[in-house]
Amino acid sequence: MTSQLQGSKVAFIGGGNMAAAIIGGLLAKDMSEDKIYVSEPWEVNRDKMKKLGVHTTASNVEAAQEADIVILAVKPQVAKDVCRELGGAWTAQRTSPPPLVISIAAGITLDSLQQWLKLGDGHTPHTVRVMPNTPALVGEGASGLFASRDVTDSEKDLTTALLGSVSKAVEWVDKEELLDVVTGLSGSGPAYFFALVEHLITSATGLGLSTEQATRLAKQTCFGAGKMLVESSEEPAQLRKNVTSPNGTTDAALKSFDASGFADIVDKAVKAATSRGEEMGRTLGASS
Ligand SMILES: NC(=O)C1=CN([C@@H]2O[C@H](COP(=O)(O)OP(=O)(O)OC[C@H]3O[C@@H](n4cnc5c(N)ncnc54)[C@H](OP(=O)(O)O)[C@@H]3O)[C@@H](O)[C@H]2O)C=CC1
Ligand SMILES: O=C(O)[C@@H]1CCC=N1
Repeated sequence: MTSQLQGSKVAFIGGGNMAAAIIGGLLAKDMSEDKIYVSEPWEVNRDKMKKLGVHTTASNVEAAQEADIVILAVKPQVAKDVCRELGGAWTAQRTSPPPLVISIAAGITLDSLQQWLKLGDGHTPHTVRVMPNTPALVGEGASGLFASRDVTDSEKDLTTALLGSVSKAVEWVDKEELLDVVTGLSGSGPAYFFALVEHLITSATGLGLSTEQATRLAKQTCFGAGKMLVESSEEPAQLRKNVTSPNGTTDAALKSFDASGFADIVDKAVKAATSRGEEMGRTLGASS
């Protein structure tokens, strides 16, 4: 973690699942609790945050007061209201310059965010769109990033440091639309693996293993395969081939996957998530 990040006041607007994952990751990397503020309307979530030792409030404006970085961690459906509220407060408080805004809301474009955040004097907060994922909680996140043109190199470095402290892959994309693809790949991706593990457990339990044993074996298989993917110098296709003896058990399973159209199933799923991100950007955006 860089000293610039350690010295920054970071405000999270919305204290739900993704904020909890990023905050948990930041605290594990020795970011001071005292530098983190969270606004969250729901008392239950506020209490969860309080237990982490960070500052909590029900007021977005209070959390964002004098922040260096404001992270919009609310659902896309409420991004507009929250941005307008913050832009209005920064106008009234004559906050100059306003903080760096980082939005993690799926689909919501920089153009929409900047229109909603615009201050009374026409000044627009520098804004970065990020698509993180929940493994940030264990310091194993993957994040895609795209910045508005006015974002400085130093603000980009700060954003890279923030996401990099909870993510092992931090990828700046060169077109904003690609963030929807990142959403379909790594933003939503953890759920695909959780679903696969659920199906593996159900199948093995149906074949006679106890749920407990099937769960332990399936979880460790997923973890071990994931570790090999990141630590081995071999490509995913080669790692797959290494498990697959000719005409053996894996071959039988992979042929069954193929016969059920596995590649097409995955392709359709990633495209469905990507399209849903684009659609949310259009329907919830400033020009809708
Ligand atoms: N979950 C994930 O894996 C990922 C999520 N994202 C993005 O992160 C964002 C948050 O998602 P996630 O954490 O899952 O959602 P959650 O619903 O868990 O968190 C959002 C939180 O914001 C609170 N909230 C609602 N209205 C306001 C408001 N006006 N001001 C402040 N807080 C408010 C909600 O409270 P209440 O429940 O009371 O409404 C809720 O606790 C979304 O935009 C999503 O697209 C991005 C990458 C991955
Ligand atoms: O499901 C969603 O819309 C969010 C965005 C990526 C992961 N969760």
